Amino acid sequence: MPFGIPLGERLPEHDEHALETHHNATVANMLPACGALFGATVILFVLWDYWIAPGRVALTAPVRIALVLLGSVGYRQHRLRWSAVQRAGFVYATHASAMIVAASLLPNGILLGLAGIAASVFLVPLVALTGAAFVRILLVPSLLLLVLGAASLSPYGLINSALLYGFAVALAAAIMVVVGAFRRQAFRSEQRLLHNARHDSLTGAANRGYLAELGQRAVALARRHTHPLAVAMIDIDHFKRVNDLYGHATGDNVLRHLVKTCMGSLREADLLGRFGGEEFVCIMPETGAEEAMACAERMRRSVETQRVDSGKGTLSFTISIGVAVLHPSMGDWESLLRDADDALYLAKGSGRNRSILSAASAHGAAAS
Ligand SMILES: Nc1nc2c(ncn2[C@@H]2O[C@H](COP(=O)(O)OP(=O)(O)OP(=O)(O)O)[C@@H](O)[C@H]2O)c(=O)[nH]1
Repeated sequence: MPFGIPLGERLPEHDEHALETHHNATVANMLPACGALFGATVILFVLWDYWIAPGRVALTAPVRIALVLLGSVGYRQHRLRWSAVQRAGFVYATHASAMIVAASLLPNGILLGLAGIAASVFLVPLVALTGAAFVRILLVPSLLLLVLGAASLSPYGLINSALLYGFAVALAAAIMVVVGAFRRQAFRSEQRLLHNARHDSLTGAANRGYLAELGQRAVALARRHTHPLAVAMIDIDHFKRVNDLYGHATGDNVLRHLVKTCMGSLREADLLGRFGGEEFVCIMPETGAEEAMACAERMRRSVETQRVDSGKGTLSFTISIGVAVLHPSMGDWESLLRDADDALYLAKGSGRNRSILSAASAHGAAAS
């Protein structure tokens, strides 16, 4: 198969939406340049009108200018509640309509201008990602061409124009389908690369870099909206012994089990990342000290009940957890982590297999 994504196939809804958002941003960047280019072509078209029929310019120029001015509404980002793709489609439709209406006012204009009208159709696959968008953009110009062609051309001229225009539309549609498959494939590859760059390949948890990015964002959001935020630092107890007794492959399996078990105890908005080695960090937005401790205990108890196959029988393992919550006197993400790490150190020192809330967080919780 020449394409990873078969021709015409859509991505899952969420990815399709993300691709549309990405495509919209690209089209939004492209639009101002297109505005300058399209504006300049109007002058060329008026000169063309003059060359074909000097006496009709007084008629064609106002039509071109009026439709192009109408289309220019599409360049203004906040004027319409439309996406960039919809705005670009509107701009195209008004410019193409201007070409068709002005041509119909010239003797034999539609036949003479048909090459330009048909060529402009190939701009549509740059904008439309879906068949529905393609049809919406081309609907008005195509109907205009048919109606004005019927009014101003001989039956032979009309059939000839309709066939040529239809051929251009069919080719443009085929281009859109092929380009769409490439775009979707590129999007999927980019997503896969991004996921690999952000996640730990062994456990699938966020890696340290991505964890820091998410943590900093969570702290900024919590500060901005004065919402609670909690962090749990999780460390496997005596993990070195697991490696020494059962081998690294079993150790790796334990790490995977830990992530799977913790994920099962967290809410959808919570995030789990690998801080390094057998140490993990869980970010819990909108969570106060009490709730965070309950969640930490839930994770600790589920891990305790896990059994991992080692090849030499099953083994169980435990975790220690240090919990901290964001409070006003705290600096940044790093200091929140330090707080959780201090609590983890206490949990390790006081016998392991337990969750401890940091002293600063406990004071904050008592004061509030
Ligand atoms: N299998 C495996 N082991 C790892 C990985 N990353 C780190 N380790 C091991 O994790 C162990 C961590 O040991 P320590 O830091 O002494 O901690 P511990 O034995 O868990 O002791 P406490 O934390 O004090 O309970 C080391 O033996 C590392 O080699 C990994 O990706 N896979």
